[in-house]
Amino acid sequence: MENIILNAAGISKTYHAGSVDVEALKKSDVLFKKGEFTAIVGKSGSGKSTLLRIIGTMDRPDEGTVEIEGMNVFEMKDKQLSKFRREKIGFIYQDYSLFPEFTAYENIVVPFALDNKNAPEEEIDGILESLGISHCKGKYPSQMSGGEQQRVAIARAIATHPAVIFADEPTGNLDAESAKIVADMLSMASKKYNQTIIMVTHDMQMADHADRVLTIVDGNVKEGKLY
Ligand SMILES: Nc1ncnc2c1ncn2[C@@H]1O[C@H](COP(=O)(O)OP(=O)(O)OP(=O)(O)O)[C@@H](O)[C@H]1O
Repeated sequence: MENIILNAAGISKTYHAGSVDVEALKKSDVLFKKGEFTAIVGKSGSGKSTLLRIIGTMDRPDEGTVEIEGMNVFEMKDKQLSKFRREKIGFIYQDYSLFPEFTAYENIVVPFALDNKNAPEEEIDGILESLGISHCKGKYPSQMSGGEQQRVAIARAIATHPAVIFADEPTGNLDAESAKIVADMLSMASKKYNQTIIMVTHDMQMADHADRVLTIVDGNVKEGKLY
């Protein structure tokens, strides 16, 4: 289908914890469009992280398929999938996951170095500017606020032009003011760089920044803000 960047079809996942089976995802179908900012909400334990890990290629479903840019990701060999992940997918985590011994700029260019590519410094300067963190370029994570560190993590995710950025509770550790800035920046990135952003959050105010909201109810993915 035109403009569809990610197509998850019939995905299920059951965890086996001792003698108990937990059906975390139940034959779910979900499509994501290019350039769209989607928030995934739902009660604790409803299956949000399970869905994000599967569509983010980090975990395999028991059943079903995930296609990103038309490629069936779980048919790929591990090495091919790692390369695909580096080229097509960006991740933003709750704890920022920056390297403490690297400056903001060095953190942003790590993915380029891993692929033996030259980093486009001018373009990265532009990204830092649009995220309002030019002043952080030479700073170490310990010299930045949580909100600044998370914006560096966003810059790192944007800089390689991945097809999709997955964000798991990106504002979970931030105060309300910083959380709003980060949400605005994610929204800006989806518009300015036409990036597809898929964010899990338990914060309904964060979800209001997205173009679209999905709610997970007991392992079923539903369209809209239902909780
Ligand atoms: N590795 C695991 N082993 C066993 N059960 C698990 C595992 N991971 C998740 N679960 C269970 O699967 C269900 C869905 O978990 P998941 O982490 O996807 O929910 P969530 O909506 O992200 O929750 P939260 O908002 O609390 O992070 C829960 O009942 C959880 O206890």
